[in-house]
Amino acid sequence: MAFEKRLRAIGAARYHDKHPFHQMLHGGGCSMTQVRAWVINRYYYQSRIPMKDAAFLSRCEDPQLRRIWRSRIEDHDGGISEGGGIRRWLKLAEAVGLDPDFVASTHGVLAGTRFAVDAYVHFVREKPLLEAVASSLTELFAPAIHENRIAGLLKHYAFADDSALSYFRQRLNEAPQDVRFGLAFVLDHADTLEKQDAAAAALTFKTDVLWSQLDTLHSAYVAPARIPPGGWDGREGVTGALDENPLRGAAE
Ligand SMILES: O=C(O)c1cc(C(=O)O)c2c(n1)C(=O)C(=O)c1cc(C(=O)O)[nH]c1-2
Repeated sequence: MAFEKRLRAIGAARYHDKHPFHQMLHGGGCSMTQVRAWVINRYYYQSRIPMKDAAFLSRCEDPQLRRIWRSRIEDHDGGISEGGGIRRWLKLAEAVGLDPDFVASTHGVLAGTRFAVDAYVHFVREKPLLEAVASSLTELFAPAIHENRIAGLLKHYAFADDSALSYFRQRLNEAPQDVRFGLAFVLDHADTLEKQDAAAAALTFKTDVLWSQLDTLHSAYVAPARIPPGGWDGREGVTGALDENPLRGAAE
């Protein structure tokens, strides 16, 4: 159907799998400092996803919709003993030689990362539910990037193993059901051209949120690297071997 094609075309043109930082990361072109910078900044996204889903739930009057949506929070937070996606992300942090407590503190997260991610949380808190659901539909395109990431990291980086990458494997199980529901909801509720335009704009906005996170990372940590005030310096929280020349000169 035409509207679904329109949504998929937004991903095909704008999803962050095309960003040069991801191409470097998945192709083995990142230094450990760059991998760590990505892990530190992306943690902020992970940490805010359940908060944006809680914001969504707080506005949802339909118990059936709340019942379905709340599994997203469970996926990321999990139970006390086993944890969820956030804990799996911190396993990745450990595997790349970072202190997980440092990563969880969000110290050193770039201002641009915070601005982009916070904009997503605010969007979901404030916009009509249809647009809030539509903004989650970038996940239509996420399984392919997770597959590529697993393969690319395993091929190119010594730290990568099943435990380090468990976050992405688990998302391959979780995302398809989220997105099946989200897409059906949007196709069903966007029953006027005006609502379709609004849903498409919400998805476009979300691709901007993702792209902007990688732009700010690239600007800070890829030569000619320019770490902004408050950005991680390449050393703090590192428990593994430092790169020989971790962005030296970049911050000075
Ligand atoms: O690795 C990625 O490229 C990627 C992208 C996205 C996305 O498209 O927003 C999500 C995730 N991962 C992810 O792991 C995740 O849990 C997630 C939740 C959401 C959302 O908008 O609710 N997006 C994403």
